[in-house]
Amino acid sequence: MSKLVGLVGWRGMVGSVLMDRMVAENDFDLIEPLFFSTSNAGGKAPAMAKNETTLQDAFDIAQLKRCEIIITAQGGDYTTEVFPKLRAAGWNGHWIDAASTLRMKDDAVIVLDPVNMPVIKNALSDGGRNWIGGNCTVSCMLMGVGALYKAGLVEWMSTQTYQAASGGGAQHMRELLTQYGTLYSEVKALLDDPKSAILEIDRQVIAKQRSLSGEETANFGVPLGGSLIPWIDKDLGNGMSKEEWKGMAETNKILGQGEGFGSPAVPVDGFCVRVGAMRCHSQALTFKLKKDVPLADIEAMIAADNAWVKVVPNTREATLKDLTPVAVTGTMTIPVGRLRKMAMGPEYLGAFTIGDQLLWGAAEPLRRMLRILLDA
Ligand SMILES: NC(=O)C1=CN([C@@H]2O[C@H](COP(=O)(O)OP(=O)(O)OC[C@H]3O[C@@H](n4cnc5c(N)ncnc54)[C@H](OP(=O)(O)O)[C@@H]3O)[C@@H](O)[C@H]2O)C=CC1
Ligand SMILES: N[C@@H](CC(=O)OP(=O)(O)O)C(=O)O
Repeated sequence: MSKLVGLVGWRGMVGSVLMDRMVAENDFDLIEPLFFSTSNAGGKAPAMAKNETTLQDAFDIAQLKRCEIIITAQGGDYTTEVFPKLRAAGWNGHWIDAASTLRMKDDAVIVLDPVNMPVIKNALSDGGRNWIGGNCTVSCMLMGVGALYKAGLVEWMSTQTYQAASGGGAQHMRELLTQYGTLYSEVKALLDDPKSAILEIDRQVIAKQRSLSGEETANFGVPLGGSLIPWIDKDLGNGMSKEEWKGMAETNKILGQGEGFGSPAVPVDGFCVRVGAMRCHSQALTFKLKKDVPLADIEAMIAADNAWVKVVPNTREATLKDLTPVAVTGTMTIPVGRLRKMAMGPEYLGAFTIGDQLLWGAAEPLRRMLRILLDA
C-alpha cells in the first residue's frame, strides 16, 4: 500500500512549484496524499488527491500523526508551532521542510542529494527523521560548483549575490513590478518623445523613487525597482546579515564538514544583495583553490558533476544567451559561466552561476528527498 504523505503549504508559492514538479515527475503515483490547510480545513483538496479528498486542519496533530511522511512549505512560523508538538505526541515519521527553522539542528540534515547523498544516506541509516531544504542561494551555488568542494579543492570562497524578489515571497514580487510600473508611468510621456533629455527623465525617476508611498515599499522597506538593497534577512549585530551567515554555515553542513563533523569548515563569506530580478538568484564567486588546476580540468569537473549543471563558455555571446535570470527562470538548469583564473594568481578562480530559487532553491530538493524515502 502507498505511504500516506501529508502535504502542508501546497498552495503557496514554493508549494505550488513543488506540486507542479511532483506532477511532472509522477510522484503522486507512488503516494497516498493527504492535503492540509491552515485556512480552509474541510474544503476540497486539489485534483491530485486520491482517497482523501477533504482538506485537513494543518494544526490537527492527530491528523498529522497519521502520515508516515510530511512535506511542508508552509513557512517557519508553522514549523515552530507544529513540529515540536508533533514530535512530543510521539510521531516518528519523516518531516521534510522548506523553512529554515530546523536547518542547523543537530538531528536535521540539509537535503541536496546531487551534492550530499552520502550525508543523507548516513543519516538515514542512523535513524534520521528531519530533512530540511537549504537556503536557496546556497543550494543553487552548490548545484553549480559542488564539484570543486567534493574534490577538496576549495581553500575559501567569496560570494557576491544578486538575489531575486521571489526570495522574499509573492508579495515582494508584486511590489517590485508595481514599482517598475509606477516609474514607467511617471516618465512615459518623456520616453515617448525621442527628443526629450535623458537627464530630465532620470531626475523625474529618482524624484519618484524617493517619494514612493509607504504602501508601495511595504515589503522591501525601500524602493527596489531601479535600485538594489545590500542587506537580506536579519541583522546579526556583528556586521553580517543572516543571509550572509548562512553561506558558510549551510555550505559546510550540507557537505558534512566543519563544526559537528570533526573536520575543518571551508570559509565562505561575501555580500548578499537583493536586485530587481523576479525569481532567479545569481552569484559571482571567487575561489582560492588549494592548488593551481588547469581551467579546462575545472570546467570538465564542474560539467560532469550532475545532470543539471551546464558550463557556459566564457564569451560575451554565450554569457548573454545562457547566463541571465531570464534564460534560467523556470528551468532546472544551473549554468556556471565566466570561469577564469583571476589576476591575483593561478589558484584564484572566478565564476558566475544562476539558479531558479523556487526550483533547486526550494521545491526540488524536497521532492527528491521524498523519492529517496520512498525508495529506502
Ligand atoms: N519564497 C522563497 O523563495 C522560499 C521560501 N522558503 C520557505 O517556504 C515558506 C513558504 O514560502 P512561500 O511559498 O513564498 O509562502 P506563501 O506566502 O506563498 O505561502 C504560504 C502559505 O500562505 C497561505 N496563503 C495565504 N494566502 C494565500 C494566497 N493568496 N495564495 C497562496 N497561499 C496563500 C497558504 O496556506 P494555507 O493554504 O494553509 O492557507 C500557503 O501555504 C517560507 O516561509 C520559507 O520558510 C524556502 C526557500 C525559498
Ligand atoms: N532568504 C532568501 C529566501 C529564503 O526563504 O531563505 P531561507 O529559506 O534561508 O529563509 C531570500 O530572501 O532570497
